Amino acid sequence: MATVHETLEASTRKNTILKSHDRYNESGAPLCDAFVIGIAGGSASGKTHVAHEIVRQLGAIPSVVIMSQDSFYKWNSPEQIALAFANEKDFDHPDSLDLDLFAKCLRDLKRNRQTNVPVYSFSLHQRLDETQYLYGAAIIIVEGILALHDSELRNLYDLKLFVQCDSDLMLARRIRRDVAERGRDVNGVIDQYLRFVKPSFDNFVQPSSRYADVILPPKENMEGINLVVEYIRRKLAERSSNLRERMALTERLLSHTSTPVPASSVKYDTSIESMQRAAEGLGVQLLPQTPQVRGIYTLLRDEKCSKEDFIFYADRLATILVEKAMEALPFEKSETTTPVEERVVGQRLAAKEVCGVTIIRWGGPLERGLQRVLRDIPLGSLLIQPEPNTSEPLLMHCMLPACVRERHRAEEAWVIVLGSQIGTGSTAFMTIRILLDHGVREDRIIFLTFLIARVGGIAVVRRAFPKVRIITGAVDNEVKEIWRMDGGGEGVKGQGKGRKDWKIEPGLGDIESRYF
Ligand SMILES: Nc1ncnc2c1ncn2[C@@H]1O[C@H](COP(=O)(O)OP(=O)(O)O)[C@@H](O)[C@H]1O
Ligand SMILES: O=c1ccn([C@@H]2O[C@H](COP(=O)(O)O)[C@@H](O)[C@H]2O)c(=O)[nH]1
Repeated sequence: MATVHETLEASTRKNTILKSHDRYNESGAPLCDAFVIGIAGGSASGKTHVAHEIVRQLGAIPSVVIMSQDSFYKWNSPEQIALAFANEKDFDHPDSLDLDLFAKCLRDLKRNRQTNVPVYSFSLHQRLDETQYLYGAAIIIVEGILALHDSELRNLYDLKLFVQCDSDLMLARRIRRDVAERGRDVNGVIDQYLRFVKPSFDNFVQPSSRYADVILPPKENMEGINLVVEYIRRKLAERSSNLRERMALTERLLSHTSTPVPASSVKYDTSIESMQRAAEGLGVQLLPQTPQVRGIYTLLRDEKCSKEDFIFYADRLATILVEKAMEALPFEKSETTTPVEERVVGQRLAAKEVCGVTIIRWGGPLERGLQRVLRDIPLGSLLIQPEPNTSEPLLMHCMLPACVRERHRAEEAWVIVLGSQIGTGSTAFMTIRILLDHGVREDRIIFLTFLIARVGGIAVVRRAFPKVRIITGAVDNEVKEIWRMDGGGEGVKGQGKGRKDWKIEPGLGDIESRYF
């Protein structure tokens, strides 16, 4: 018998997050739901094969999730499992599946929320205790023998496919696959096929083909798949948005803001008054500009600052920022007994769940500060990187803390987000949107950063998410477009390979490179 690890691997293979990307407008609202494709067909007709072929051909398009109906087989009692091992259990009737849960998970994922999909083991004929977390799909491919049978599921699809295949070919493929991959023997597969699989195919699966937009042949189906992929590409292009570009075009956006930002006559005015005015106009919380804080910034801004000093003072500043964030968290009265047996009334943190989310590299210089103040805080991470052609932020990796992955816990959680500077604001924007998608309350997100560009995407972030607390130690003037060379450093567009990027002036330079 396969080990749990092996069965898990086999059963989760179909549910795969590849990459993810952003699709929101400047108001913070999702521009559109994910595009959903439903693929039905008999067992071993080639549904999974078609789904993978679509993913392969979509190539550069990020964020495709394949959701398999197999994940939604109901939990089986020991008696039902015994029947399954004797090939006497019907796994092909719609009642064997939890279609309500299937529709709920799909609905959540389609609406850009997280979902936790059950994990099913074919070798054990049982749903396992673990679930698989999915989030961030731009395209969802649903495949299963009954994917087109249920009307609630059908209503969620943007495109419906049916893989048509001869019964003898399906039986031959199923025998080969179930023996090789699902721990079965030939006689058992044939018994089950004749008793349950074929009748169910005739009664439920084949009749559902009438709902399909496209019927695909079982073999040599590349032409059909090509057409389907072209159609998906067209639909995605209609939906695409170049948010980062629009966020960087601040003049236009600032004219939309309800709180006008006062202009400064001095080009690089980093005086306390100027920063305070800008912070107030933008609705961000500025650290008290004590001589210590001003001194740290002076050291960090110095181009001659050694790496060692930069790390030391960035850590120190991060600690001060986190201490400021602590003022937003709820505390309650707490009694304790001192070493001399006296009772005293003090305070303790009253938040049920507090966690941190760092953006890989970008939030790194703030992590040590967070852990110094909140020693055991769970810390999740996101990897958000610019798309090479458009510089749009793409979510490449999403490892959020457990209290955010589960929606009912996310609704209670306080999240401290770490990002070293906010220029175009597109990464900050995307991070906040990801947390909101998970159910985190806007007024429980605290964003910590070393530096904000006054004229930059921050205005858009504030307008889209007015309840998020943004705490910074400094507000600088502007964000400038540059050409970032592939090998590092700035260059001139057209002279060597690179991509469009933005930098804050006067700024702290490339904080991550100076810190790491
Ligand atoms: N077009 C195809 N050409 C050749 N083999 C295929 C094709 N489609 C599927 N197969 C093979 O048939 C078997 C069952 O296919 P699969 O996609 O897993 O079926 P389903 O998901 O419909 O149960 C697999 O071994 C697969 O490699
Ligand atoms: O425990 C189980 C659960 C399901 N089955 C069979 O699986 C197929 C559906 O999967 P495909 O990948 O679409 O072939 C279905 O026909 C069930 O009979 C099983 O044998 N054991």
